Amino acid sequence: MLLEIKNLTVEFSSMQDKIKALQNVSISIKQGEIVGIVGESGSGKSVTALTILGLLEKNASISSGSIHYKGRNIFSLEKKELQALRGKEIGMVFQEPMTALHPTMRIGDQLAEVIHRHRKISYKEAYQQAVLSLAEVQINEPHLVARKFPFELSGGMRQRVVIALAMSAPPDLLIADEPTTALDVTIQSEILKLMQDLAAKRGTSIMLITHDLGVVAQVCQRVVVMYAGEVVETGTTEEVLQKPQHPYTKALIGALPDLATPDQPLLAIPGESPDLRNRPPGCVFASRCTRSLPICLEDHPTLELAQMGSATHEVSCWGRETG
Ligand SMILES: Nc1ncnc2c1ncn2[C@@H]1O[C@H](COP(=O)(O)OP(=O)(O)OP(=O)(O)O)[C@@H](O)[C@H]1O
Ligand code: NI
Repeated sequence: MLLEIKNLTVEFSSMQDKIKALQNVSISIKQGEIVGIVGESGSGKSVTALTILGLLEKNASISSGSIHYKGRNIFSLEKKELQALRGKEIGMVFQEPMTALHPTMRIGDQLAEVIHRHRKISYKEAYQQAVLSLAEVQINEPHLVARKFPFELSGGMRQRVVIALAMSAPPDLLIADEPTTALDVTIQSEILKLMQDLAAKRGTSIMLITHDLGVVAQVCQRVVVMYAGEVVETGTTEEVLQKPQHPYTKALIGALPDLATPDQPLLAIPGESPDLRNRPPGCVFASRCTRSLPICLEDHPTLELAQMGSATHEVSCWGRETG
């Protein structure tokens, strides 16, 4: 296993209270696999990513769980080791490409600097590699683009540059948090395809965070559905999208008019997510579930194998179908 998150619980404290943003989250990613993390706003997707990267804010505490990357416990790494991991072995792409780019440095120099740092080659060679890597992310006239500043590029072009940067080491794992959310639909689809192709070529795994099941359907082999800081269902994309078991997953799919078209925002599911300061004793989704049973309000369900003997499909629901 490349990445193994086990029973991760993360809390944030403020002056008055504590928010439990993640509760017992377990997610694993194999070498070369593209795994989608999907869920509505506030479900804990970004907190999961930031925990892996060691980038949580100061008011966060990891109350339980472990994260192993290539068998090494990330929480026991020195700050320097974690920094080395980040950017080199684990690449990152976020929603807003400008945050990853130096605003007053030419594109080619930004890329060359990173390549020069990661590989033992001269700056001149690194610059040549930088131009090649721009071509690899399908940027036309890479020599010319290398001489531009980020503000001279469109959003889609900038995100391509960020992907080139993130892939330059090249990493074994790419964590992409809503990488295409800010882009328009056609560009979105091209960029997803690009990430998928690059990952296949290099054997890179991707953790793709999205609120969009259409994106999951387009590129992910496996999917993890999160709700209120918990994993409520996981399995292969096919299993989860074709035979969803959790009422939340079903609602998400029901809220999507056409899975074949990406960029469909999730329609609202009636009700509100639970108060993370005061998590309910039962199922986190019970208050919004149309099929809740008395036990759902009292006891917390755990992830269990879903129906039909598949060893990969798990769901956390008292009403799950077994068999
Ligand atoms: N530094 C922080 N202090 C307090 N609460 C935080 C902090 N960071 C995140 N949270 C809370 O943790 C919960 C999970 O947030 P997270 O950003 O992971 O959601 P998300 O699934 O990425 O949502 P989105 O789709 O909006 O990006 C939210 O309730 C959020 O308000
Ligand atoms: Ni987020």
